[in-house]
Amino acid sequence: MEKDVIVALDFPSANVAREFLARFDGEARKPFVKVGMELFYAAGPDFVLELKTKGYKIFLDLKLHDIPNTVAGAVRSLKGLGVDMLTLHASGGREMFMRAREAVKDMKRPPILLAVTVLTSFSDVGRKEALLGENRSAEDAVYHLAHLALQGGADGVVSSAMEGKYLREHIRQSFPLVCPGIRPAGASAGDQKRVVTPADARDIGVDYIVVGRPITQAKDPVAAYKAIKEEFLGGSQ
Ligand SMILES: O=C(O)c1cc(=O)[nH]c(=O)n1[C@@H]1O[C@H](COP(=O)(O)O)[C@@H](O)[C@H]1O
Repeated sequence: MEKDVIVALDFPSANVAREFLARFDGEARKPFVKVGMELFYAAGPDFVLELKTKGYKIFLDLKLHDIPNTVAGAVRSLKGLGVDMLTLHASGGREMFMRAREAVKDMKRPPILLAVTVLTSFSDVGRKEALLGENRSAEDAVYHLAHLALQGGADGVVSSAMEGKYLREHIRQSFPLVCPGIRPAGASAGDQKRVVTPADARDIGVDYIVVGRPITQAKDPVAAYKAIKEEFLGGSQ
C-alpha cells in the first residue's frame, strides 16, 4: 500500500493556504493535502476544485456525522469535487456508512471513505467524560468503532498510531490506516493527547500520517515537511 505524509491545511482562508503551498512550488512532487473544516467553511468547494485542477491529491476532512439520509445527501453533494479521501465519524454507525457507500457506488474513482474513531485530542479521562458509559480502553474503543465502520462499508480508519498495532492485530482485513496526532520528538503537542513520532508511526505500520502545525507553523515548512517525510518513509521514498 502507498504510504505518505498528508499536510493539514488548517488555515483561515484560501489566500493563506495558497501562500503556504507556494513555498512548495520548486519541489518535484506536490504534497498530499488535507482540507478540513476551517478552510472548507471559509473557502468552500471552489477552493477544493482549484487544488484538484492544480493536481493536488486531496483528503477532505469534514468528519460527517448525522442521520444516514443526511450523510448520504452530503456525500452526493461532495461527489463533484473528486477528492481522494473523505472522513465520516465512526460513531454515526453502520447504517450511516452503508448509505455513504451506496452514495458513491456509481463513481469511477470514489473517495476512500475513512472512519474517524476516537479523536487524538482525547485522553482517557476526556473520552470517558464525553462519552457516557464508556469504560473501555482507548484501544478497545477504537477497535470497536473501526470494526463497525468497516462492516458498514468504510474503506479505512483514522485513529492515533497508539492504537495502530492493536488494530492491525485484531482486524484481519487489510485497510488504510491514517494517523494524525503526529509529533516529531520534542515538538509541542498542543491540544493533541495521543501523540506518536513519525518513526514510531512507520514501525507500527501506519499508511498515512496527517501533520499540521509541526509543518505549517515551522519557520521553514518545506524543511520540516521533508524531515518528517524522511523520518516516516526513510529509504522507501
Ligand atoms: O480526521 C482527522 O484528520 C483528525 C482526526 C483526529 O483524531 N485528530 C486530528 O488531529 N485530526 C486532524 O489532523 C490534523 C492534526 O493537526 P496538528 O495537530 O496540527 O498536526 C488536524 O487537521 C485535525 O483536524
